[in-house]
Parts: sequence; structure tokens; C-alpha cells
Amino acid sequence: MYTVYKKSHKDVRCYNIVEIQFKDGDSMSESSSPKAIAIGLNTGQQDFDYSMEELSALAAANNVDIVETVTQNLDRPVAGTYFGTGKVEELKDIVIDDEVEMVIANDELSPSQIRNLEGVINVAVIDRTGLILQIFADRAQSREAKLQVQLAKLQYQLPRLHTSASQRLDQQTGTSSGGGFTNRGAGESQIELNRRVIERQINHVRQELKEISKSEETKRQQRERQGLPMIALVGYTNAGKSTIMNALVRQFGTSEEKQVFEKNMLFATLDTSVRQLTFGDQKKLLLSDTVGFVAHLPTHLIEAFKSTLYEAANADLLIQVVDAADPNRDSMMATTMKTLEDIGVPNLPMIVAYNKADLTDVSFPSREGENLTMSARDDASIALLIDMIREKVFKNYVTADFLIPFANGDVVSYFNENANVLSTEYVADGSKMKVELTRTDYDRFEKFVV
Ligand SMILES: Nc1nc2c(ncn2[C@@H]2O[C@H](COP(=O)(O)OP(=O)(O)OP(=O)(O)O)[C@@H](O)[C@H]2O)c(=O)[nH]1
Ligand SMILES: [Mg+2]
Repeated sequence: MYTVYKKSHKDVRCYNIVEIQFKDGDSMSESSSPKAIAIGLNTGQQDFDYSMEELSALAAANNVDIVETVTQNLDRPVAGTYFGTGKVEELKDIVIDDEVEMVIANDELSPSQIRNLEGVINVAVIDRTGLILQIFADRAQSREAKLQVQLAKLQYQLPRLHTSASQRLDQQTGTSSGGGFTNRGAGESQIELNRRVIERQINHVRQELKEISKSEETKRQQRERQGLPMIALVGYTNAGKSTIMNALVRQFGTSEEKQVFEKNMLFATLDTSVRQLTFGDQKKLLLSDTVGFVAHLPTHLIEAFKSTLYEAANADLLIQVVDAADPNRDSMMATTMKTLEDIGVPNLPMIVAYNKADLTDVSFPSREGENLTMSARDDASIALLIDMIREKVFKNYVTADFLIPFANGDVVSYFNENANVLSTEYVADGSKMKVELTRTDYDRFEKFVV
């Protein structure tokens, strides 16, 4: 049904990236899920229980079944083994009793902690970071997302390289190791070589990403040239961003604006999708749906997804979607704000959408300043959200009277397609139009203003 194996190149071995592969077809059946034990260190942090639950959900998103949770109360992790010696022995017995194939730690482990733990318990040890990276690796669809995840994985592997005594090739010469290097000096250790292989891969991926982003850049510039406001949906994973996007697209998208993928699982969305919405008065905006955030999102992944989150960073307005029915919504909001800061998203105007109110006993839709209590499944909520968005992004519209000479018929067509034409009257020297339009368009056609 599945194989769990340590990723092992001929000459590059890494401890905590475990590839979990499933055959097609039955990969999602319950019986095929590998079993694992979740381990966590309770240092007195407030959201400890929740973060252990979330670890199980992350494992489930990877089709791994957590059968038992083992925790220890300590002020800080034990340097070499994460848990104390006694606890590690206890864990070893549980691993044997439960017949699990892996242990998943709630914190990011050091390379030596992983090595030492694996040495005692004899099954693969993965940490939270490795798990998240693996989910992203499995889900990434576009070439850009795939490369970004690959880059994050390589950067994660780099400090985790190790070499066993038997692998050491202290007097390495010639062809005994792969990687395409010809210039391997005598005395270069295996680990140095491994590092160079990975560094080379990193450069290669970076280069490819740069080329892709050039063409992405062109698309973005085209959009920017259209001068449309950009609204970005951001927030914790599974909050309902894609569901809100779809509800808006259903009402205001053109027929070719496709629905995005929404599902009750962590990280359903990995690529940014942008859709255009057009309202009855011809006002238009671009809406982007983005990857969701999670506590302790691996730093390398944040780094890698900066360009995916370009839309968020350059938006005119953010809509932070919150799962209002989740008891941990406050820490999820804190994580979202922290992640936005880490990505370098400036302090943008923001609407906070307390979504999934239908699962709470709070009445909805209801607005309080920039906060909206709503449900993505409720038309009245979507209507109120649209009012709030319009109020914020179309405030720079101006209304003016124009006289367009008959020779400039293209301007009349432009207004009819892109602006809110309030009245048109034909006079001797052209068309007299009262138009509500963006400040940019006003500046562009100012010479026709009367
Ligand atoms: N009851 C209820 N369920 C909702 C609501 N909004 C979204 N959901 C459900 O919540 C789940 C997650 O929704 P998504 O829209 O995929 O969430 P997301 O924020 O895009 O998640 P990621 O892409 O993983 O970041 C789906 O099963 C939705 O049907 C809501 O207002 N009420
Ligand atoms: Mg989504």
C-alpha cells in the first residue's frame, strides 16, 4: 500500500525528510495509513494541547494516522535527545507495542536529536517542519510552487547532512561519488561533497524560479497596468478563504472565472489564484486566494513562498479570514499577523471576516467597524462583505462630465466598458457623458473634462 523510506541519494543522506509514497487508487483508504506516535514537549506554553491536536491534523493531511501521543513536561528540550533518557526508553517500548512506523515530534528537532532518537527507537523520526514540507511537496501543483517547495526542502536538508564513518571518503578521488563534480580534491570529506551537491541544486532551483518569476512578473505588470484594485484573502489554513472566494466569484465573476479548490483539510490551497470581479456599475477588482498559514510555518517555506504571496504583499486591501468557530481563533489570528510580518507584508488596510458563524451561536451577518461576523455559506453575509470591500477600495472614484469628440469614439467605448456611465447625451460636437471612474482614468482622460 505504501512505503516509508528515508530519502537516500547515492551520496546525500538526510535524516528527517521522510517520503511517504502511496499507490494510486486506494491511497486514501483508512487501512493504508501508516501509523505514527506524536511526541511533544510541554514547556508550559499556552496552546500546547491545541498544537498537539494540530500536529495530528497535519499528520492526517499526509495520510498518516496518529495512534498515540506521548508528552513530557520539561522546561526545555534535552539537547541530545529532545525527551529525557527515561522517557525515550518508554517511547521505545510504546513504538514496539503499537507497531508504528514513525514518530512525529511537535517541535523542530536538531539533526543530532533525530539521529539519537532514531538510534534508540529504531523507527523514522520526523519533526513538525518535515511534516509540513512533505504536505507542501505532495500538494504543490504549479511549476513555481513545486520549485519553491523543493528549495525549502533543500535548505532544510543542508544543515542536516551527516556522514557515517563508513561513508567517509577522506582520500576521495575520481568517480566514486555522484553529483557531476570533477574537481574533487584529495582530503575532501563526504559531508563537504554532499553540501556542495545540495548547494548546487539550490542554485539551480533558484535560477529556474527566477526565470519563472520573470514571466509571472509580466503577468503581474499587465494586471497592474489595468489599474484594478487587488484584494487578497489571507488567514489560517482551513478558515474558509477559498469558500469565500468561490462565493464572490459565483456572484460577480464572468463565466470564464473558474472556481478554486476548497476542502476541509489543512493546506487545501497552495498556489495563488487571482480572479476578476465585476460589479453592476462596471467597477472591477482583482481578488486573490492564497496559501493558508499555520503555527511554526517552516522559515524556509516562508522564504520560498514570498513570491507566491506577492499578491498579498501588493494588495490594496487584505481580508483576514478567521474560523470564528475554532476555540483557538485568537492564537490563529496572532499567527496570521506574525506570518504576514515575516513575509514582509506591509501594514495594509484590513477587513477581519469572522467566518463560520453558522457553527457558533453568534448572530450574523453583523458588522462592527472593520470586523464582520459572517458565514461563507450565507448570501446576506457575502453581500455585506462586498459592501465593505467596495466602500474601502472604490473610495478613490471621482464623478466628472466629459465631452468626447466623435473622432474619439474609442474613449466612449472605454467608458462604457470600464467605468460607470451615469448619463450620455449627443450634442453637435460629440458625446456629453457623466461618468464615475477611477482617479487613474480621470487623469488619463482629463483633457475631455468640461
Ligand atoms: N459551516 C461552515 N463551513 C465553512 C464555511 N466556510 C468554509 N467552510 C468549510 O471549511 C472548510 C475549509 O474551507 P476552505 O475554503 O477550503 O478553507 P481555506 O481557508 O481556503 O483553507 P486552506 O486553503 O487550507 O488555507 C471547507 O470544508 C468549507 O466547506 C462557513 O462559513 N461555514
Ligand atoms: Mg484554500
